[in-house]
Amino acid sequence: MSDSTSNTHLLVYPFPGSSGHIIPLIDLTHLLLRRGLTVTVIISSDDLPLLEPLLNSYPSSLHKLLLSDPQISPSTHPLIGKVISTQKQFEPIVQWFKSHPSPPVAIISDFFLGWTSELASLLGIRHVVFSPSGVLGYSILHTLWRNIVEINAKNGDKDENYLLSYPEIPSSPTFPWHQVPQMARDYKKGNNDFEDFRKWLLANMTSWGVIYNTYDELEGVYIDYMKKQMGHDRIWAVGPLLPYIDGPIASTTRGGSSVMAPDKLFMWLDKKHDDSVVYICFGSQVTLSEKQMSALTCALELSDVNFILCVKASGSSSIPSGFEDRVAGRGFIIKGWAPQLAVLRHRAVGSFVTHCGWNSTLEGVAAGVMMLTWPSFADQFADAKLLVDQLGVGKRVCEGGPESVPDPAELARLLDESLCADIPERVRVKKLSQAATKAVKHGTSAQDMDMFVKLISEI
Ligand SMILES: O=c1ccn([C@@H]2O[C@H](COP(=O)(O)OP(=O)(O)O[C@H]3O[C@H](CO)[C@@H](O)[C@H](O)[C@H]3O)[C@@H](O)[C@H]2O)c(=O)[nH]1
Repeated sequence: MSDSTSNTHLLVYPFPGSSGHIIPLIDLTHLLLRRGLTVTVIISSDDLPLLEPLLNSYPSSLHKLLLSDPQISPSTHPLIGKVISTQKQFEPIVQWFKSHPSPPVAIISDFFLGWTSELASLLGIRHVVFSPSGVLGYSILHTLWRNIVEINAKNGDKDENYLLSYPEIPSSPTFPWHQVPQMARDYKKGNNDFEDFRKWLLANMTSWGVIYNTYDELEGVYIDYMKKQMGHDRIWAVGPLLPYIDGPIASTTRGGSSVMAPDKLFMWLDKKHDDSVVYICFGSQVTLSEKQMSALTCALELSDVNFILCVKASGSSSIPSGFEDRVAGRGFIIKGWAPQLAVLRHRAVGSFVTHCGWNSTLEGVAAGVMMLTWPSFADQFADAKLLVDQLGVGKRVCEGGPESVPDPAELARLLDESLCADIPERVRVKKLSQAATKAVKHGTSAQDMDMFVKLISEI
């Protein structure tokens, strides 16, 4: 711990109630604490268990600001309602800040909490955006909302196959309208909720700096693009943000307690050969439709692979009856929260059927497993594009909402192929995995983290 950083106090504000947003910001908090900073995390009581391992390990330098959960504002779109309701925390945070003997010098907040830029300016402190999405995903989100009026006018008929291009972004990503985030497709000009959401999202671009959970080898071209967009260099790529192997956050309990005893799962995995198991999981938000689940389980039966299938208990789809018996010995089903990070890091896991949430994308690449992409919404289509078309570390198995159903025979073929030793995707992902380790140990991500801590401590 250096003296220059030990008194620097930061306020960290994750977007509440969403594992994909909270988990990486808690990992970032850990990095800040390890570098000797003092951190207060704004957290809801529901999310508090995710922070507790760190609170126990850093009792004097990590603090929580527990604010009561505001009622979700009724809104045309549920996510917008949730984002808007967080603004009710503005005044309680001001009061907390004013009564603090040694208040924070900066706030790092999730990109959905863009209104905190106004809060920071009122308090006279720096505003730093944290993006839980990749830089490509973030660039698309920003461009989309900046040009939302023109974009909606151009596709006035709401043609589902209209191709929306982003020519200013490197590699000119293009998506059919049905892959454009639902919120943007529902946009209503002049509607207060949509206009507020847009205003605060765009306000992030005027922030003092942005922290991305990514690394140079993965998204260097987009990091450079973002620096040009922001007009300065205070863009830090510090990922992949993952808990330390022997740190306070165990990879078996990260993001939630595993629904089953990890020992049972790891005893099963230990008996399998290297790179001989497909891991299938769709993150914390996506659940497959009945038709999709039926096609997936049919493909698994047709294939020869060993697999771990994680299904969320809250989902509308269910495992067909008799499936578990028919795949006994080569299939392991987890009904609920899986210890994903520990599974991906196991030597027996060779490929990953993923919805391409950004955390899963990074975790899969960092673990060096072949990626089989099945994006459903939001930034997931952009992440799949990055993995398949640009990095060449994955193949598409399906894409789209509940009505998009893969052909079981073709999916079975892709599952079998994904475990072949000599496929080029595996070779490339192993290299990217090594680059990830290097980046966080002593490479670009470690340097960016050091630079951020140095600059923020000089304030
Ligand atoms: O059974 C499970 C399911 C998930 N996870 C973890 O939960 C996180 C899930 O995050 P992510 O893969 O990003 O998926 P979502 O939860 O779907 O994330 C939301 O937030 C992400 C970050 O903005 C976006 O990229 C996604 O599109 C959006 O759906 C990851 O760390 C997983 O390891 C588990 O540990 N066990």
